[in-house]
Amino acid sequence: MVKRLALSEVGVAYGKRQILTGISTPDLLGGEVVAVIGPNAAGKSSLFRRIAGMASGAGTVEIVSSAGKAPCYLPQDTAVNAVLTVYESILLARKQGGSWGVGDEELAAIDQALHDLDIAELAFRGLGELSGGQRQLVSIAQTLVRRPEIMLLDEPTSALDLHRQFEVLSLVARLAREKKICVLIAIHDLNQALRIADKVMVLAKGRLVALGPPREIITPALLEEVYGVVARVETGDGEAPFVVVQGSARKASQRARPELAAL
Ligand SMILES: Nc1ncnc2c1ncn2[C@@H]1O[C@H](COP(=O)(O)OP(=O)(O)OP(=O)(O)O)[C@@H](O)[C@H]1O
Repeated sequence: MVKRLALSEVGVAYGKRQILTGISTPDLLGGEVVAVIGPNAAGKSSLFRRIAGMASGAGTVEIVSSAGKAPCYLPQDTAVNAVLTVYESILLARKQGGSWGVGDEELAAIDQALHDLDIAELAFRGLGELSGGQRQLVSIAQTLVRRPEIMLLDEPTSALDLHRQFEVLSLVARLAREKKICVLIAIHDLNQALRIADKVMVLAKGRLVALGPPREIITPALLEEVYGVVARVETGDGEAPFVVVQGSARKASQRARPELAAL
């Protein structure tokens, strides 16, 4: 069975405040990485919460997974239960919603996640004594051991150094392909996102602006429209597009219209 996710006219509202409207997608398939990008407050986290069933709104979220398995959602801010060790917290994540018995398979899955994320030496440290980046790595391990089929990662590498960002995103892309997981990942670093993304979903002002392969979607015109930047997009042969930001389109347009700059 191919796992998949599709949105039809999906909206998100907090009380009377409408955040997202009319988000529709074709099937996003297991094995695909979809980078969800857009400016601050565009609604990326809200969309993830809606897909995870934690926010309400119009439209339909269609999920096809084994035995109706819910998406695994890694929020932007993860709560820390400082009483647990790293190992216990990952074991608890693995057992979420299941029986309390712990078998060899479970222990092996935890060891694998600790190894994959290169945090084995943290296993018996308390969560409360970790750095922000270390905590983020543990949260990713907690998500991976839940055997995700649809995975929603909200800025999972925001606290990581350059090397760790590269390693974690490469791991996510490899697992998506090997285990046929459908991954949606919200991320501000466009070049990191584009390196691993099969598709890009661009949100701005509560709407879906574009969805498709990075080489088709990421253009200087889109970057100016969505982010207000003047940017060059380099596209090498067979490589992911690479964005070089050269300036602020907002400032440039103000210079061109001095009456605005004076305001
Ligand atoms: N629980 C909430 N109640 C009311 N409004 C909310 C709530 N959560 C988010 N919002 C509002 O919804 C809008 C979208 O927020 P959201 O966190 O989804 O954006 P985002 O694209 O993930 O932003 P960022 O890139 O800054 O993390 C913002 O205007 C925010 O203030």
